[in-house]
Amino acid sequence: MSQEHGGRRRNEKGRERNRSGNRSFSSAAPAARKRKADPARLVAFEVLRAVSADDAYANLVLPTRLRRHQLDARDAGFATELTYGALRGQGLYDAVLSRCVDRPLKRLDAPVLDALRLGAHQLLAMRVPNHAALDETVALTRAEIGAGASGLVNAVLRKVSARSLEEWTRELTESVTDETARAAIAHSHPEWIVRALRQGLAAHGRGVDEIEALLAADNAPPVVNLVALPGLGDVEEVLARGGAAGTLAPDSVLYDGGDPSRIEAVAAGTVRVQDAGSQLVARALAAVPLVGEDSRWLDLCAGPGGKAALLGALAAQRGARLEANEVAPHRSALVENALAAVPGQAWDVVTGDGRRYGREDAKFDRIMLDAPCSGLGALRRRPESRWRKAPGDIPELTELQTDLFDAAVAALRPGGVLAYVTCSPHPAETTAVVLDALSRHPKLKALDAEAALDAVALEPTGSGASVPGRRGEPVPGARTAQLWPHVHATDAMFMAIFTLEP
Ligand SMILES: C[S@@+](CC[C@H](N)C(=O)[O-])C[C@H]1O[C@@H](n2cnc3c(N)ncnc32)[C@H](O)[C@@H]1O
Repeated sequence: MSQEHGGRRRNEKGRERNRSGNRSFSSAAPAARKRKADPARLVAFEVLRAVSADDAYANLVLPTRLRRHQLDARDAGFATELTYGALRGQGLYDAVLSRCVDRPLKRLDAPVLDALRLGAHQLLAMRVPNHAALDETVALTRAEIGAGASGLVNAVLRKVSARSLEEWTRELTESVTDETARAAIAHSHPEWIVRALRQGLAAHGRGVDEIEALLAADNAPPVVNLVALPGLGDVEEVLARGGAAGTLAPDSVLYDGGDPSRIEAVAAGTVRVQDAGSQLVARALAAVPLVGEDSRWLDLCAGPGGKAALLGALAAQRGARLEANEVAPHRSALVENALAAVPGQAWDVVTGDGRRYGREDAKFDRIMLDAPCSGLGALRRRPESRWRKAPGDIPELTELQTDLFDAAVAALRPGGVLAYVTCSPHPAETTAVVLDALSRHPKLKALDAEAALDAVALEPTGSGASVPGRRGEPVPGARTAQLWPHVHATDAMFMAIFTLEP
């Protein structure tokens, strides 16, 4: 089924159909064409402007713009695909545009460059007829930037449209001999991230030849994952709305039926949007067998509260209490909100620096340290983030991760269990932090994180790698776990689990 919309047809995914399949353009001169911007493209343009001018996060700005412009589900789908696709593809599209513009891109006005990126994505990666991509981007430029810029956008996009994405990629990479540089262009990632992900694959027991599949998975729009909070929520409503039962995490659903906040249980907070990898690591920590007391749980870095909500619900079922700590006050407010559906006697939200834990007597039976990290494992869901990060961010993060790790160890009771989790497979943030912590804390003992994940997963994850001991040989029974977008369709979530010997 498709929809007439302002002279165009969009199907239920919001894609415009190219019924003739031709690559023709409007014969009207740019000045004689339409002057009004299509609302879906206007939304995408506004989000790209907020991202490049104000350092905004696309996933936060987009929903507010969709509401402000009152787009229906189909146009919202189109705007979302256009916004996220243009942001993810920015590196590749800029390389294409550089070949079509007569000056360095940085000498273009920023709004013009954003309009060109939107045009390039429509022409090269969306099923939008070329004439519609061109005419609509020119109209958007004229309405939002000015008539002068629209001539340039028209001329440049005509050049872009002369080749397909495959042809452009071939042309841009044929003389590039370095594998990392080639993959970075072809899959629109910064080179340093390609290198870090390749090292991550090797460090976590996978083949480096998987890099292309991993980079491609980073560029695929992720399906929304939902989880029913144990004892509180039910996935039936989501299944009835066309969701598909998740195959990896229990009580999870994959949903592509539009804005999930329209689902009653989601609005009530008993069913929550959460990546399946995040669901599994929270459930895994809660399921590790423990001898003795099991009533005091700590989430050391809880904001915005995804794992805290799941842990809080599990704690409520077991008569335990979760302390959810977060340093940023606005993020601890989000944690409160995430926990709102969980009975109040099962949780507390505390605002403060996690590095202060362990200095007082309070000891915890289970601790989640979901550390602040580079987020290289969540590039699918944060489309602009790959362009914002720099390799220089890593040392500061690993120092903080190390300090938080020490605080977590100090706050763990002997025999308790600690999960160290990152949404990054970067070896500096994962294996290096773990090995360093093991060398500093002689009583800390690594457990089998892969087995802990597989104990709660609906199918074996095959995610483990051994933990080397002091002489480099694998420590029996000690394994880390690493999930991957291209293997598990989750974020690239890392987990190591420890206990403290008396
Ligand atoms: C990876 S996020 C945690 C995600 C969260 N567990 C969830 O599932 O929603 C890391 C969090 O740590 C917080 N953080 C950063 N430095 C911290 C510190 N020194 N103490 C406590 N929290 C900190 C950040 O503000 C951020 O909210």
